[in-house]
Amino acid sequence: HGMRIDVVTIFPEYLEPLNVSLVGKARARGQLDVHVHDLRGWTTDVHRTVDDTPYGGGPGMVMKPEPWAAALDAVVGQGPEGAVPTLVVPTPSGRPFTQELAQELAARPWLAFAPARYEGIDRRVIEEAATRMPVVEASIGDYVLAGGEVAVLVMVEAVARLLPGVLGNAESHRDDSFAPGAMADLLEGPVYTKPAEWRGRVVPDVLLSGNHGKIARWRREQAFARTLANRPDLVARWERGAFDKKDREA
Ligand SMILES: Nc1ncccc1[N+](=O)[O-]
Repeated sequence: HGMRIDVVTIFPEYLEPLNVSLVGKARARGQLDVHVHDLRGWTTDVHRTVDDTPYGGGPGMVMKPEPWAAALDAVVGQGPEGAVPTLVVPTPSGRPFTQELAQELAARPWLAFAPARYEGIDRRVIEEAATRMPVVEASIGDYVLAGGEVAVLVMVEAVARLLPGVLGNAESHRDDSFAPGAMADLLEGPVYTKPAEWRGRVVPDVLLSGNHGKIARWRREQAFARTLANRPDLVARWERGAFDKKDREA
């Protein structure tokens, strides 16, 4: 069947949302095989300790290497003989998690997520894992969360919707913002549905015109305007000419 996903965490309940909606349905259909593991299952002391003070001093706590190494060994051992997962480590100090990275990860058969709490995981865990499997350290944004579990939910959803058959044919990621292709680097413009008039506000005529060329052009204009307003950094990648060129190609 489809992709296998493992998540090792001290808050398994944080991953409950993987049982519902898009990801839940993909699991029910066998397109995704998700296993959530409690890191504390690999502790050996009575207090089930997973963290300790940082060498060199400083605030917060660092997650100890032994439980993580034992957990990752167990996860790898549960997979097919000789196969290893791609270890995905959500961290604010990772590379940006983008639609492109989501596409990359969606092409892999097996992902293992290692969300960390506190100030992160002892560096030696990542270094040792990298000798046995691909490791991707990725950030979902420039803000600090209490832990990586929320980032795992974001990444799993972004990846799962790219898997074949997961999105019904009613939905499509062809025109996604940030997806490579005609709409790459453009934000989605405004969308409308029935009724045609609502609280005195009408739907733009062009959308009711049935003229698909005009509609496509209007949508790109709107997307460009919105991108200009909200994400001038993305527009930097567009010269006006490129915009018109793509339009001519359309
Ligand atoms: N931003 C983050 N803060 C804490 C943990 C993980 C994070 N991230 O972006 O993956």
